[in-house]
Amino acid sequence: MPENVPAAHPVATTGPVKVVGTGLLGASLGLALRAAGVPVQLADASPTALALARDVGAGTPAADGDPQPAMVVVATPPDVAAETVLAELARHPVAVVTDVASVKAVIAEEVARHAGAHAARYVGSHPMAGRERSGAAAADADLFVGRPWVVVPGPESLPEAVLAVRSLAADVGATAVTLGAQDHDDAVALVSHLPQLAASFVAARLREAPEPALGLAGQGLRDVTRIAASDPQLWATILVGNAAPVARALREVRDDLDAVVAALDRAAQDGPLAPGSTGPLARVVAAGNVGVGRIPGKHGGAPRRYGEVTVLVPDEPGELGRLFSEVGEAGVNIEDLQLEHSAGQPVGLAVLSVLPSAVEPLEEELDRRGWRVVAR
Ligand SMILES: NC(=O)c1ccc[n+]([C@@H]2O[C@H](COP(=O)([O-])OP(=O)(O)OC[C@H]3O[C@@H](n4cnc5c(N)ncnc54)[C@H](O)[C@@H]3O)[C@@H](O)[C@H]2O)c1
Ligand SMILES: O=C(O)C(=O)C[C@]1(C(=O)O)C=C[C@@H](O)C=C1
Repeated sequence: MPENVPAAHPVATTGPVKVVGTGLLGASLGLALRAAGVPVQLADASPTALALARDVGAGTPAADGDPQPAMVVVATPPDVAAETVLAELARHPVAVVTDVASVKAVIAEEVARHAGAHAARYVGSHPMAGRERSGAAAADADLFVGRPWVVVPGPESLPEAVLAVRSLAADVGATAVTLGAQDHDDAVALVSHLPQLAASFVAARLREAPEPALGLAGQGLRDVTRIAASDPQLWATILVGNAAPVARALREVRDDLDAVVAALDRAAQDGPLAPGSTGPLARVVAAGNVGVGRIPGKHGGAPRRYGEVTVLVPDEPGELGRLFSEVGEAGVNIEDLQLEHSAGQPVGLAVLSVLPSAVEPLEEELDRRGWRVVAR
């Protein structure tokens, strides 16, 4: 094992693992593997991205004379993923090669068409984990913990190559789910690509909104727009790579939109009690109730990793620091933190992510110390 690789829990992946594309996904994977004691070689088309990934601790830049990788993970944007997979299959003739791109069918087709016998060592994959920021600076060793990781074997993939990719997912805390490439693309059109567009549509309406209106923004807007901050170029590549399923989902949304606009036009013209106005509006919200109730983890499905304690914090110097030290005095570790603050308001909300078992005791302790704990 090379220097600087920390001691770790036992894993099936022995490495070395070469990560090509050391942005958010590649560097997060590097961090997670290194935390598990697996040696990681890094490569990127951008020397700066490579240096940053090295500096955050995601691995060591690949160099001549390195041991051959047992596995190569391609974490480049989808439009160059297939050509990178093909190059890595040729460069490392015994390595299992996977990619983590958000679309699968176009890449599987390119690999099947051009890889020849190498295709046996290729297995597509897609961790359903990410965030709205790009690059290694946003990388997180825990990014994959508790998340599904779709494994997409091709018709030629060797069983041991499939097992290696499933093991990789498990070793970084994810749950491997096997799907065909087109089934994967149809699924993510609904659960990932349409949500990205919906967030962008809503946030785009805010470009011309008057400042006082923006000052009223509450949690509803924040909930539906987080991913509107995503990288436009990456997402354009993802969307064209899954064009037909995304267009199909959008046509269904367009039908709903047409029904809602027609109902609102009736109400605007003939008054709120106009026949045919409330019904379609209630129907679309009720359909959303059914859909949101089916999202695992949101309403009693899979357990969340952390619980949340929400505290009202006066917008005064030192108050946030006082909150943090009192949480520390209560013996609770803050795993994550979100601050919500509306312009011109004298208070903000601090949403503290803590271990689920710490939620109640921390709420009681903060309440006892005079903090306003918000039930959400
Ligand atoms: N961002 C997410 O939430 C998310 C989640 C799951 C999967 N993915 C997929 O993971 C992949 C990477 O996404 P990301 O968010 O890490 O992007 P990113 O922009 O943070 O990183 C991509 C990296 O690839 C490098 N790169 C580009 N072309 C290259 C090439 N030809 N050879 C080598 N390196 C190259 C870039 O320099 C950059 O460092 C994409 O295919 C994306 O679809 C993204
Ligand atoms: O949570 C986020 O920020 C994400 O957008 C992650 C997300 C998703 O839609 O779930 C985005 C695209 C990826 O291909 C996989 C994961």
